[in-house]
Amino acid sequence: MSRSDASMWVGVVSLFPEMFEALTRQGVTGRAVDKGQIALEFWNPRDYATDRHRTVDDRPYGGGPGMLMKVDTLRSAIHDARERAEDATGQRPKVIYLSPQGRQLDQRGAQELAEGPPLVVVAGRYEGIDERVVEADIDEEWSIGDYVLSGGELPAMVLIDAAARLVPGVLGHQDSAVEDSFNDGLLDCPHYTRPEVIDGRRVPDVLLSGHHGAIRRWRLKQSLGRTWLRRPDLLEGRTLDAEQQALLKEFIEEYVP
Ligand SMILES: NC(=O)c1ccc(N[C@@H]2CC[C@@H](O)C2)nc1
Repeated sequence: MSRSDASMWVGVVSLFPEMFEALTRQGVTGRAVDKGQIALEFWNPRDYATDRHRTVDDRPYGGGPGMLMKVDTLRSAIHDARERAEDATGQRPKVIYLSPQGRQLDQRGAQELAEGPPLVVVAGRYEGIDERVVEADIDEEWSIGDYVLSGGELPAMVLIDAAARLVPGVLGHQDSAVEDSFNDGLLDCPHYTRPEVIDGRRVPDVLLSGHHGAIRRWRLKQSLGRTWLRRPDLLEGRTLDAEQQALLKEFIEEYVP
């Protein structure tokens, strides 16, 4: 098959590729796939099963509950995805496995993944995969948070979405990626749209004023204030410039719990 011109190429190894239609057929990522900005290709370990029952799981040494992904079918799928990544992009891919034992995904991590090499993302099922496959075939383990899920597909979609939206040209309005929370390390400001009044609650006057400078400052003040209130940890070790310090001071002085 041909070389890919996509800005971001992702191979997915999963027993449930149809789950990823949430990414490929909807919204910003769906449009980016349609436009060829993002390439998503799938390898299903079940397609490599040679027995009558198309077995893809196997029993754990040492006993215990549950099963693991069968090694040979999984490794064949990863191998083919890796090979295709190199053919499609001319680059060696980064092979990622999703598990609670991985590096926690955050906006900085998403930016790194978006700027990095093509990805092969491995979504596990059952109790996971053989440790020797992690050692031999996985480059990086990533986690979307400290909780256990029944499969790696949802975390894989979270990781792909978080990275894909940072690929230049994917978001319609590139600025909206910048103004997002966590892009400048702050929480997002409040947003408002029609009608002007909801249950007696009005839109802040500054947003109706048309004064773009005042609006920018109001939004920055709200982001700083919200971060101070809800996630003070994000402000630790962060140097605020003079304007940000002044705006946060104003917010704190005006704040009535
Ligand atoms: N927090 C997470 O990112 C995360 C990732 C995967 C996961 N579950 C899969 C199922 C079997 C094994 O592959 C791991 N749960 C949570």
